[in-house]
Amino acid sequence: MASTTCTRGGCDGPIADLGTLSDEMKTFDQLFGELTDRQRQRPAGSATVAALDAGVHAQGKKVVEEAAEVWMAAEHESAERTAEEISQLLYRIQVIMLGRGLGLEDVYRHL
Ligand SMILES: N=c1c2ncn([C@@H]3O[C@H](COP(=O)(O)OP(=O)(O)OP(=O)(O)O)[C@@H](O)[C@H]3O)c2ncn1[C@@H]1O[C@H](COP(=O)(O)O)[C@@H](O)[C@H]1O
Repeated sequence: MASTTCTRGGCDGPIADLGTLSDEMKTFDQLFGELTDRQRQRPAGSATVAALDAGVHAQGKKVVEEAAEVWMAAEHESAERTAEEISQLLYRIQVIMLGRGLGLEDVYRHL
């Protein structure tokens, strides 16, 4: 099996080692499924319901804000902080997808 070498400059080789995900972790697709349920069920206290109700302008601002935080963390902070900011960006991306009525396949077919 091909090996993967990672340095501060990035990874060289296959990196899709999903076997390291623990039970408490969720994938992008699993989170999207969860947020889709929130949109349908609209449970009280859901951050996602509030974000969807805030509208596309507010959702877009959050995407830009989180993207900037990813950039700043990547340039000035630790890898762990960067990963945390990336997770928030992924969440905000999913909110704007749901707000626009886009599913995973609508995006994935462009990858
Ligand atoms: N992954 C996330 C997630 N990431 C970010 N956020 C929201 O984003 C906020 C943090 O973003 P900011 O940095 O903008 O926060 P802030 O500026 O301090 O606070 P705000 O004024 O923006 O609220 C959090 O307080 C949450 O409201 C998230 N909210 C929910 N999820 C996940 O989404 C799923 C559904 O959550 P609910 O809809 O709340 O049930 C669950 O699995 C959650 O873990």
